[in-house]
Amino acid sequence: MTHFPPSAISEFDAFTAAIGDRTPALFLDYDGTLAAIAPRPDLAVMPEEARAVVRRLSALCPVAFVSGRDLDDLAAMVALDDLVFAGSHGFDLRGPDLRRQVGVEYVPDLDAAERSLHDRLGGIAGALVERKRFAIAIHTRQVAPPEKPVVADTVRAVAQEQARLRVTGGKELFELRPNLPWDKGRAVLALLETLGLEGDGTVPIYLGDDETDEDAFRALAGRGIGIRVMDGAAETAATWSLRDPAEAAAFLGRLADWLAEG
Ligand SMILES: O=P(O)(O)OC[C@H]1O[C@H](O[C@H]2O[C@H](CO)[C@@H](O)[C@H](O)[C@H]2O)[C@H](O)[C@@H](O)[C@@H]1O
Repeated sequence: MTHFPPSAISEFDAFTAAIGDRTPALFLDYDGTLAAIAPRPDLAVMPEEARAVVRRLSALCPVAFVSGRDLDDLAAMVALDDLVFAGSHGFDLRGPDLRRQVGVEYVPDLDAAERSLHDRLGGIAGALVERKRFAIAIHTRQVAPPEKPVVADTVRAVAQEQARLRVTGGKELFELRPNLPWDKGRAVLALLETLGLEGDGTVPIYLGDDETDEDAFRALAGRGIGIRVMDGAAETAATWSLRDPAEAAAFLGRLADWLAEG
């Protein structure tokens, strides 16, 4: 059932009461959460104010980015040193003392799917195939509405050819990724363990806007806090909301102030 959880910024006192005396460990999605959705992936730039507040927060608590983007692309877009980054929906993890990749044996399947997608979608104006190390995004945002079902059918056909991959969705895109029990939620749980953040003194807080972020909200249910960036009611396992990336940056600023005050 759809609903609109309470606002983490309008009800900031109630939000911080939920944190209590624990230290947050922040997990941040990129597209649609800190960078506004744009016509093409390369145009979705995080505002400098958001970068500054994340930099400030990283001196106050652990901060990681968890994104569907390729790891190197994500790190370049965020452009902040010494953070933990999880690219390809959590299949590709890197941090100051951390390197882990899940699904390396699926790279040939993704390579074959990528070739097939380029061959089949080359004639469809606006269809964009974005290869990440452990996933492929097929974007439909720039495709004319009558052609979008053709892209959907093509993705399904390629997924049938490459039976070790599965299709997931998102905002105006399909994704092909290894058919493994791994997602952003499992990646966040793995990071909590690897980074020694599983104790009662830490509360994981995850900000995200899309269906792949729901895996993380579900994984943290009962042990952490999920905040969905959303502009209308939706089905979500998050218990708090923010309206858009601008409000998400403003919220992070207030959180930094609150943490700095001790
Ligand atoms: O997990 P995220 O950081 O939210 O990444 C999810 C996907 O985001 C990107 O696509 C989305 O943003 C684009 C730029 O605003 C937009 O044009 C597209 O329609 C959105 O779906 C990114 O390109 C994908 O690789 C990510 O998986």
